[in-house]
Amino acid sequence: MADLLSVPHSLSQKIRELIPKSKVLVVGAGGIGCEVLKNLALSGFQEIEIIDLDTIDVSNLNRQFLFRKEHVGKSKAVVARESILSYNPDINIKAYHDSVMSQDYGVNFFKRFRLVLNALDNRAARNHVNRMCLAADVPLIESGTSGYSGQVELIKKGVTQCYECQPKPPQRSFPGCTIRNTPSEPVHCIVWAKHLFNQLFGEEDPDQDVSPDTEDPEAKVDGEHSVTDTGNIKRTSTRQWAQEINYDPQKLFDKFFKADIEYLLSMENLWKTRKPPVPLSWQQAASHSGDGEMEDESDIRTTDMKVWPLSKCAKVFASTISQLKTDLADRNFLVWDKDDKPAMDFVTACANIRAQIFSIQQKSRFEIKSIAGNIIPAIATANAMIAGLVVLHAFRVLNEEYEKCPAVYLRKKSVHSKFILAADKQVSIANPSCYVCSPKPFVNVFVNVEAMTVKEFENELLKKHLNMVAPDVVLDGKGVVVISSEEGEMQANDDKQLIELGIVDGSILKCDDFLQNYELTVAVNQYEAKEKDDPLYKVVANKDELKAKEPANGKENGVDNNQNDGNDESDDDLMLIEYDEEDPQEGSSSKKRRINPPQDNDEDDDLCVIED
Ligand SMILES: Nc1ncnc2c1ncn2[C@@H]1O[C@H](COP(=O)(O)OP(=O)(O)OP(=O)(O)O)[C@@H](O)[C@H]1O
Ligand SMILES: [Zn+2]
Repeated sequence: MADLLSVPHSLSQKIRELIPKSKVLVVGAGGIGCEVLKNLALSGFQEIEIIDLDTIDVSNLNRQFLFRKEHVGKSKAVVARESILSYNPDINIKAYHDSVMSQDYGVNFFKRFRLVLNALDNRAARNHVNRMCLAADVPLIESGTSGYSGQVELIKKGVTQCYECQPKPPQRSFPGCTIRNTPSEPVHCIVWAKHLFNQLFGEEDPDQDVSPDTEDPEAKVDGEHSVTDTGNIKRTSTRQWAQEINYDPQKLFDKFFKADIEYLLSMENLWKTRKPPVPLSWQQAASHSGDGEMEDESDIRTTDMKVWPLSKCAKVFASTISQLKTDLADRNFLVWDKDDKPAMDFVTACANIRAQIFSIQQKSRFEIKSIAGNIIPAIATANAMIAGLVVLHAFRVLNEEYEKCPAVYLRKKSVHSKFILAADKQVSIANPSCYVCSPKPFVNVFVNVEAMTVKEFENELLKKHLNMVAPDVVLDGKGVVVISSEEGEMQANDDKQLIELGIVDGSILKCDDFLQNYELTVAVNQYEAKEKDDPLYKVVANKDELKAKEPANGKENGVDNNQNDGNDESDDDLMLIEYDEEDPQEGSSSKKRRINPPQDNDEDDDLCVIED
């Protein structure tokens, strides 16, 4: 383990010669990316390319030190390049302001590199780069941080497991009826408020309905089928109705916070064991007194850190609706973004109004932003430590010492401010039934062939779930082309049910993504959702191995807080080194101890699973 923290012994003549000659690609110029770029530049790399799709936000400046205030709004990749050149003008560094998932970056693009370094923040892009590096047979160093936790791992075809070898647990979600009918925590109101934003201004999604859920099994009266749908609930789409009333804030308010709540009250079963909600009219909210005015509206400490009084929530509800309506005028829909002021203000106001109605604790804008944006504060030190480990791994990779690159994990102990670094004892080998890196990738899918359309199969299953970018699909044995990546070629199939194209239980589909150089065989199994909350489809790569994982205990915000005190001898596959934050020197004494493997993280894509 001590080896993993030191510059490899063999940073000898050979590695020194390799460093300036080796072309590397850094994917992402955010928190880790800036650190990695600086480390590469300072350790003598001369051929660097960097790709990032984003522009610099003011909130990046505290840790993404290649950027300054005057760069806000400019391309991260372009500015990162300029800053690195100011360190060393002789470096040959190229910047792409683009998504790495764009079709412009095919296998041949990746083959030009000796090594790819991921510094990303989302699963889709990580999956894609994983596949591109496997296809191009280029080693990939994957890294991520989440608060004080982080990890680095090498992915090398034929040597290690790939990023997709272990199934990632699904993102945390809440049952629809909790959100729509019976919220009990602030997060339920925040999720509802985001859904409301999407219903009114975003891309409409039937799964994000905000009206009372009349199918809630809890609301059923014994012997009755379901609560009947009475007149006070509009059954036209929320968006359509909002447009019809020209987004009149008072009418919208009275529907969402009064009429809908009155309707919920009529579902009496729901309130037998719960405190019933209290409907609130626009009139009552706007003129609400007793909660005082905010002292200084221009002071961010007041507007962001304090809970807004109800009257302010009502005011913000009205003003943001009129702003968002204007923003929507020249677009089909808006995309909710925590950094977009009216969008964030709207969610803050709505979440708190709903919280008041359901007697749930209200939250400040700052707190709501962190919950709504799934924000775990980024810690500059954690990014720096991980980026240091990334480049140490890079040295070993240049020297083809792949077996000396086991995954390394950073954790913070809750007591004594100690960071812990733990490493697997050896590199993890590939899962033989991985549906990405095994020699013959294969999955079983469970879909209702009579209900699912070709478009849903493509968008939901192949693209969203299986992360393909531009699939071509053929029904095996019949030669029927189901989906074509050529625009417009098979559009006529889009709205057909799978069965109309001859896809039935037992059919085999050959799915081919040319960009990712990835061929997947899909076995179709007929499946019908029984309960309302059953998934639309299921994907099973290996029936035995892909059982859902139990969420780990002791987690807050999706981060494992079960920091082991190191006394548990149960795991033999990890070695531990620990040192004090205050006194990094202590780390060099490298007490070797064993810890439990860091827990799988069910919310954060930046950390992945360690199998024990
Ligand atoms: N498909 C992609 N192609 C290229 N770059 C990407 C892609 N997806 C994400 N990125 C970049 O990866 C970087 C990840 O960095 P980081 O996790 O620090 O996120 P951030 O957006 O800078 O910070 P925060 O999310 O905390 O505001 C970002 O700069 C982001 O733009
Ligand atoms: Zn794999």
